Amino acid sequence: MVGRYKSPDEHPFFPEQLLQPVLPPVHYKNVLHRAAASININKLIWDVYFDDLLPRLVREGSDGHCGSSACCDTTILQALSKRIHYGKFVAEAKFRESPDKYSAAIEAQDKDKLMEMLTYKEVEENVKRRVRFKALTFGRVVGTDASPLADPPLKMKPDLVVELYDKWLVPLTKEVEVHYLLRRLDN
Ligand SMILES: O=C(O)C(=O)C[C@]1(C(=O)O)C=C[C@@H](O)C=C1
Repeated sequence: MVGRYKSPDEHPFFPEQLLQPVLPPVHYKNVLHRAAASININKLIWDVYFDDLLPRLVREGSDGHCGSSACCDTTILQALSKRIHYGKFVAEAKFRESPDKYSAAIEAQDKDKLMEMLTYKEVEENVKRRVRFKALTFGRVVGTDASPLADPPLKMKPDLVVELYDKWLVPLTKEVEVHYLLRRLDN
């Protein structure tokens, strides 16, 4: 209703139920190819979240706080969607850096070649090191008496955070990059 999904870095989970914005339109600088607007893998992100990620993050059963859980699900799903669909911007930057190299693979609609070209294993390793460090830094439990604990426990295993990035977040981001590049030369 406020035009959130007119922004190129926002993607609705239920596009068929969007209401017309009541606020005047914001004019975003258009850096992406117009094909970007038709790329939305939120249905897949939804399934990955409920089938693969959530079961690794929570214990089975209900604590009765369904409303709070639904709010957390919404926040996480939107954060995942944003991170993964940023792949469009990353792909555009890669294309602009080497248009000739990418154009050949795009003209051949060679998904495997594109995947190979846009993959930087050393960057992925760096991303995983960084998320491990973030989990170790920000994932600490704060003691109830407000005095620092000697060895504060962690809310979540850093290895698990790394695994989620390695198995799902990075591959889905790359999937968006490939989708986008395949359409980058559309008329
Ligand atoms: O940084 C990039 O080049 C990206 O494409 C992003 C990303 C990621 O999802 O973090 C994905 C693919 C690359 O192999 C490295 C990292």
